[in-house]
Amino acid sequence: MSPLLASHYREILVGVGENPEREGLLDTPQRAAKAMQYLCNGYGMSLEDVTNGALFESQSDEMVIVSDIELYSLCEHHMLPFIGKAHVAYIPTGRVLGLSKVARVVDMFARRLQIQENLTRQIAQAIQQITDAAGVAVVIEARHMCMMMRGVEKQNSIMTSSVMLGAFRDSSTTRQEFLQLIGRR
Ligand SMILES: Nc1nc2c(ncn2[C@@H]2O[C@H](COP(=O)(O)OP(=O)(O)OP(=O)(O)O)[C@@H](O)[C@H]2O)c(=O)[nH]1
Ligand SMILES: [Zn+2]
Repeated sequence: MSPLLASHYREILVGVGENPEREGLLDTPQRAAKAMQYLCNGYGMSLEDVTNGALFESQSDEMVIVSDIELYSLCEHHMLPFIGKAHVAYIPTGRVLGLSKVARVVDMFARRLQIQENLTRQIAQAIQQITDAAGVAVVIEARHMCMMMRGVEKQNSIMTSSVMLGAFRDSSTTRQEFLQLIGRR
């Protein structure tokens, strides 16, 4: 736990009109610092760490889809959560990635301050880089707390973002197959 971050949380308590000496809040700066560091632990990770060499030779050149990967991130404008799911697909060219590693790549980028569009692109580019795939597609659907709890206060809007690389960009058939398989068409 970072003592510097904890001391800043203590200032936040004062800033919102609280008394950091009241019993219920005594450990809050340390707890909040620890929680925030966890939510931002993607900064300390590299693709090499998260994939741990789990690439396996395979002759399959059929689309692989990992759908409904739950996702918790923080928007870089308000540092409030956005919550949703990611659907990731790629077309292998001789090597497939360990299944859990796709979700680990999503988490590595989600646990940073983000906007949804950049998060979507970073995941797609990372999967492309790791697998050298013939194509990568990522769709993210999320609800933004900064739009729900405050500001415009819309409770039901969902933001959908997508990035299509390679075959998913070039071939509408491939793209349609993916969208159909994740239930978007
Ligand atoms: N495109 C995009 N916008 C986002 C994302 N997360 C938050 N935002 C938006 O970032 C914008 C920041 O706008 P500002 O006008 O600078 O901030 P604000 O006064 O707090 O805006 P309101 O949220 O409208 O009250 C808002 O429209 C947010 O909805 C995201 O992931 N992608
Ligand atoms: Zn926001």
